[in-house]
Amino acid sequence: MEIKPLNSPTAEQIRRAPKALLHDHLDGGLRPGTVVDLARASGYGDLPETEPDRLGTWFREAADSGSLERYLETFTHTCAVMQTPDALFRVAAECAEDLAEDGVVYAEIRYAPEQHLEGGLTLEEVVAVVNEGFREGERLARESGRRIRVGALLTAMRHAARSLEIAELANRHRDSGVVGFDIAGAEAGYPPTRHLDAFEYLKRENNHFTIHAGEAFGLPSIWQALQWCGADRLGHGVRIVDDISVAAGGEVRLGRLAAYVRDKRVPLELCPTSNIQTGAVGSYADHPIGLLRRLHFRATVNTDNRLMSGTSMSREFERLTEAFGYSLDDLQWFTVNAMKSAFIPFDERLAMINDVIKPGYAELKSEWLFSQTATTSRSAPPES
Ligand SMILES: O=c1[nH]cnc2c1ncn2[C@H]1C[C@H](O)[C@@H](CO)O1
Ligand SMILES: [Zn+2]
Repeated sequence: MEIKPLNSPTAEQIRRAPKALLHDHLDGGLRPGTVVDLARASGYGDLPETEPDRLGTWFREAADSGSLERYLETFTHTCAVMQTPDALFRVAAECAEDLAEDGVVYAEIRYAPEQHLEGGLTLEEVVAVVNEGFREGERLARESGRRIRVGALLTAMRHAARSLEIAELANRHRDSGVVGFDIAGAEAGYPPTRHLDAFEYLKRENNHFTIHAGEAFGLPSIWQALQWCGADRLGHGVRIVDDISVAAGGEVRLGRLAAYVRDKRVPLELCPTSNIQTGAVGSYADHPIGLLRRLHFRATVNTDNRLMSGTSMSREFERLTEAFGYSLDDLQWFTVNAMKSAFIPFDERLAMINDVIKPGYAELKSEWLFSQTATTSRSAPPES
């Protein structure tokens, strides 16, 4: 029988734990009620459901398709209602508020500005109003006693041809809330090298970027993202397990690419629920995160799309805790990994780790001492 660690977290502790989130899409995290309100205000009549709970269920079920392409179709509805300054402001503010409410203290939120121009906004206006929304959400969170910092990542769609333009946009806004760049969309048929000029530009500017790679497609995509494009992080990167073999006796062998990813501490933005929905992984218990954590890859836990997955950072941590018996120390490890890999300056990352994350976990880890069960005798000390 497996021994449950004494510092096994409760759901309530997980919610209170400080969390860091690197991979979350703005157009994948709207409140269902907000989608309904915005559709009504803009006259968008193609929503499949107009009652918020039913609409939330529709998004989760439609995204549960087993295919990345079908999963991505659901974004037509969210992008359709995010075409005005008011809508973008509201969605960004609510995003920051919802994350803060869930105990997230640092988040990098991505979206593709090119998908929000149908109402006549310019790329510049989209970025400015989303940034204002994030600042408003941070302020509202502060008012209700929570603390969060949100940075934006600008995404270019990999099937389109605007990546250099979006990279330049990200660079222009680097001192006003945009912390980096990304490419997203269907992976098969759209290799990251199509956007080499954008990545080379950002490198010359000493800027940061992550690339969705190794989600629906395997090792060649990860290899290109790292060795041709020079990605700082991998969006998903979960298929790196295809380059790891574990023999029946437990001996582990890393191929050249997996060894490179581990040796260079390349951050993996893992998104467990999203991977199960798109069919990249069968179940939480089968998710490669278990192996990657044991092998000390720079693994991080992320939500990807909270609306389509009906998830939150707390929920992802809960599912992983159930599947792998994780303790608060494991959750702290994932959180520190994420913060080490963030695109904000080093001194700010360090302060977040030492002054927010570690004290937060220390507080939670000490709670068992003062609970009633602490007075009963224990057979083993808490794991550290
Ligand atoms: O997991 C994903 N893989 C690839 N593309 C994605 C994923 N989640 C969202 N997207 C796409 C759909 C959105 O409209 C776009 C920008 O956020 O990014
Ligand atoms: Zn994603």
